[in-house]
Amino acid sequence: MEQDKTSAENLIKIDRYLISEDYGFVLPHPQTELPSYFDPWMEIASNLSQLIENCQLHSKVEKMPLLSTHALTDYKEQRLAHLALGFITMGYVWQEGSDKAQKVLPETLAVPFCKLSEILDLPPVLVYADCVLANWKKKDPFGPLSIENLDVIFSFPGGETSKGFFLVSLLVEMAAAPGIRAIPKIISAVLHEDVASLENALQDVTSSISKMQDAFKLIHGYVNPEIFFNTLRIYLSGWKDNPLMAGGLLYEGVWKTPREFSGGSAGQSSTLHCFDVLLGIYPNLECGSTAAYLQSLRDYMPASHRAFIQAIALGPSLRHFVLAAGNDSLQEAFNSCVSALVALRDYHIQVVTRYISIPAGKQKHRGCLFHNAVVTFPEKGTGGTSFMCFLKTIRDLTKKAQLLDV
Ligand code: HEM
Ligand SMILES: Nc1ccc(Cl)cc1-c1cn[nH]n1
Repeated sequence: MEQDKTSAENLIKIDRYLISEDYGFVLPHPQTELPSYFDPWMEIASNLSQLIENCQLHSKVEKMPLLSTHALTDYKEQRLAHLALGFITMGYVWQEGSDKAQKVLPETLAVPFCKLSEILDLPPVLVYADCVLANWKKKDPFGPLSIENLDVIFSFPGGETSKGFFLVSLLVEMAAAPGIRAIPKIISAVLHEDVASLENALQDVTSSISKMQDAFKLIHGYVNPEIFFNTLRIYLSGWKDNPLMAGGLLYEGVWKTPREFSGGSAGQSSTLHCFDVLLGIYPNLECGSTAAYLQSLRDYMPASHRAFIQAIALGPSLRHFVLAAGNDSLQEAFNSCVSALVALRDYHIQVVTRYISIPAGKQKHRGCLFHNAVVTFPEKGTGGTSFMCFLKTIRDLTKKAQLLDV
């Protein structure tokens, strides 16, 4: 029996999954430069907004040489290259607006992007793990991890709003780190039936989720709703279930038929998936359900992060242990975690109302909703414009996870 516990504890150690004690799922100190051979990619990615605004991006990409990815052997270099090609790809597809999407990705972009995606087990589209987790640097290397001392490596049109959106998301992810590193402690405490340690670790998760919400509040000072809705959101969109890109995007020189991929979404963030699985938020994954859609987004996460979520799912049930323990203060500690997650999702819904629902209402009055029709952030996968229903469903599923007094 002791051996089973030890192997179960080894299965959940975070360093096995490229998860950082200090940064959680955030890539610590991302690479910001590639060998000069890759200058054609880095010059375009680093000047994307200007190239788009001057209508020079298409010609720059079409003149790009077909580079080999062989020289990219270091993991952080591979992440930086996937990030750069992801930004160039989104810019190339959407630069003329959501109603004039490019349907073919030139092979000078498609071939290396798909090769790198295969190496990293990521899809050939800009994912959350690119533009948030690997897209940051400190302005003053000796300064603090504050938004004032952070910058992005690449950004889209939308200036400070584009940077702010990615940096606020990054700070939310960094605030999650103490909660993520508490997960192995929770699973070990359940295996050893150690109620005191379990209660402490659950309090760490609650405190971490509360600090995530504090970081989230920065959004109002760094992201402008109109610029987010009318500019940045377009570039985050994907080509899945998109009426104007039937079948998706044609990756020239890779596949003979177009392929569909979802756009970037924090639904691809491993953080909330971990807390949801740990707390048993959505037990049923019936096909076509909200939970099944969220589960499908795990294919857009780094493979090691996806595996960590699966390891939590295969571990002992925290809910069952807390229910069986019949200990009031332990049950209170569990319910505090759930309440913090409900509060975070409630706050997120308020933000979505300010940054999508209200600007969309203004656009409808301006009579150009079509412009909106093919944008897929929020993802069509959540049932088109019923993203609010999707978000409220997940919030309500979270509420239901509260353990009621027996
Ligand atoms: C301007 C700010 C934001 C807007 C307008 C927004 C909008 C949305 C929308 C429409 C969805 C559902 C559709 C989809 O998955 O694409 C969503 C999902 C989600 N968003 Fe955001 N979001 C914002 C900021 C954030 C931030 C900063 C985070 C945290 C880092 C975040 C975390 C999530 C998560 C985890 C989901 C998946 C649903 C869930 O687990 O509750 N969002 N967001
Ligand atoms: N926070 C985010 C950062 C980057 C990208 Cl690509 C998407 C999101 C997001 C937020 N909510 N849904 N997606």
